[in-house]
Amino acid sequence: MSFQVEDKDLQKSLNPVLKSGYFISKNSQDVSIPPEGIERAASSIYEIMKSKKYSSSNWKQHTLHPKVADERAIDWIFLVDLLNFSFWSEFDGEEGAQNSRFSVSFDGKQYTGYWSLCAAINRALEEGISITTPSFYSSESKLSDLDLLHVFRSSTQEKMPLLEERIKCIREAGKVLMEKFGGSFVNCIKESENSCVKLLNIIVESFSSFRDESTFNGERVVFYKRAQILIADIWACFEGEGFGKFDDIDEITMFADYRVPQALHYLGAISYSDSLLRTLESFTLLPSGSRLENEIRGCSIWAVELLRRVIKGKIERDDAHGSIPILNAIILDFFIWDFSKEHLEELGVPIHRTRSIYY
Ligand SMILES: Nc1nc2c(c(CN[C@H]3C=C[C@H](O)[C@@H]3O)cn2[C@@H]2O[C@H](COP(=O)(O)O)[C@@H](O)[C@H]2O)c(=O)[nH]1
Repeated sequence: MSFQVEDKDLQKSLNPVLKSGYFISKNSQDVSIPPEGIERAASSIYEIMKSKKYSSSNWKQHTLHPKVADERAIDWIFLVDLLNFSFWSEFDGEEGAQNSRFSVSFDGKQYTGYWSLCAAINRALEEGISITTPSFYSSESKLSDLDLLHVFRSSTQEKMPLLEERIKCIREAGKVLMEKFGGSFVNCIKESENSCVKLLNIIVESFSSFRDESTFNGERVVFYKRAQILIADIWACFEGEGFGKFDDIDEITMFADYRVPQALHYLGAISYSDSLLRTLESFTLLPSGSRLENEIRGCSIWAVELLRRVIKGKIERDDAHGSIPILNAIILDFFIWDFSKEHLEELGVPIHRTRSIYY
């Protein structure tokens, strides 16, 4: 990255995603980060996090997440974060959208969004399909495209978005794992020698579907949302030990998806121009790689970094380490994402609608 950064802490960062977020926030036209909004949002988040004693152990508490941190969990997390993108529905904003949108029936429940992906994979495992095993999903003879369509079948009229692209991601990643990493993502983790920055580079260099990059004001910017959340989910599942031990885990930034920006706007941490508000409220598509999409994602990354610094200050001032044992962009992001799901109906302005395999 050739652009200069003034922020002292930022100059020490080894993660190009944080520098991209900073650069975009300094050159953004339709998205801004109001200082008073950051203060207000930080206070609200801090109070709720303290009361909930939010930590990485929350990750395994989710019904559909693995309960045991072992190599099978690594295979599960790799496949989930390979496919962890674009669940929003073409029916959004229409009457009865909730009943028409893609959903997965599992264990007597209907799951939508990110949870629909987890449900489909858990359902396949229960049906005896080794969907998380790379030697299996890399081979069309062992697992045909038809089998994959069955795994991700919907219980409504809407199919899983970007299903063809997902199958391509599965085949490509399976092939790379078999040919370069002995058939398991565990070997990528071993190669990273407990550095998440090294692992981030291994992922984006080896698997093209994780290469979440763009151009903004003529500069190359990187978001690496799925690569970062893959590392974060492993760190959280293993609670920072064993395969989840990364000495530089605080280098990971917030994951620039479509749900956390919506919550950041609701909390006042980012604000939108009137014309962007009209675009979002009319459910207009934002092309992948567009300026507006980059501004929403980049400002969200930098806003979460500013929230992290303010909340860290509050924890130290109040000596609240007992209530919030670990605070980094991952914990903050997970908290905001979970918060957004609990308050989905109140979030007001709709998500931005970009169809992409990156988030
Ligand atoms: N920034 C961020 N983005 C996240 C997640 C997660 C799931 N994380 C869980 C695992 C551990 C944590 O405790 C969370 O419970 C999914 N996504 C993204 O959201 C979108 C799906 O939204 P919806 O259609 O409403 O389900 C889609 O872009 C997906 O890639 C996160 O944590 N952070």
